[in-house]
Amino acid sequence: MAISFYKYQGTGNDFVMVDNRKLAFPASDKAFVKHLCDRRTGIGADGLILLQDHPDYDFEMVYFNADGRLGSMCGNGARCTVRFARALGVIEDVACFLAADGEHQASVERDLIHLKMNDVKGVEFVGNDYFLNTGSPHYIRFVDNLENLDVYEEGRAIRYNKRFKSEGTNVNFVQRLSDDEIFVRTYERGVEDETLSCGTGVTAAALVAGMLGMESPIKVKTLGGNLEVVFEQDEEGEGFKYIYLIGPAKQVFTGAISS
Ligand SMILES: N[C@H](CCC[C@H](N)C(=O)O)C(=O)O
Repeated sequence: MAISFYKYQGTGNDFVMVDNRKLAFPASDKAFVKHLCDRRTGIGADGLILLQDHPDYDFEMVYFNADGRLGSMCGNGARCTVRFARALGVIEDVACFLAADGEHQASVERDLIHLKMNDVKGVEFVGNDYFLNTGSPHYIRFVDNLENLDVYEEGRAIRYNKRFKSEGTNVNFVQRLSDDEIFVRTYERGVEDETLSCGTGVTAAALVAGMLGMESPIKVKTLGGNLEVVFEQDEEGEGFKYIYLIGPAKQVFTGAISS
């Protein structure tokens, strides 16, 4: 039986999207998911997402990295899933859904999806760098000349260092462009390459920029387009709440997977 799929992208982070409300997709077949995400022998994507029914939520988002492994939270993928849910008629303009890191709310506002992220408890200092979890783990390094940085080599060196080797981490390089804008490039674990944008990474970078004195909202430039992050610092000044990731999400094409 052919499986219908949809292709979505959010600021250049691209996903194979499957309506799995009938639970017909072979979700435990890692090699199959990896194959579908392969850009030469499959459809090609940074990840694969299943939209599923859930008794307590509008829907559940199940996210796999391109390597076929179940991932953690994916911010760009979540915006795409909200757009997909609306196209399927599962939601109208607001959603309350379940992802790997718990409940999320979202709203569709013309081209943009406003996605509420979970509160972040704190930021760890690692030498001159930072590490935090925005639903996925993110290492943050501020740099001066991001355009010319070898994100693949530098990101890979951190992702495979002694601390992160087994679990992995996403690695974000951040440059401050002005009082209200940063530029972020990300090496993603699970893809094991630079992607054009990473939503949880952009969120993490903006929160660290906020901790260092930038005010919300922060505009974020990525290679795949522009996002915005809104947040409040909590009273103790260590964590963050009311965090929103705002940006576009588009359906690109539809097709059927040949078995
Ligand atoms: N691209 C995703 C992040 C995926 C995180 C994943 N690479 C992992 O941590 O395993 C995003 O937009 O947030």
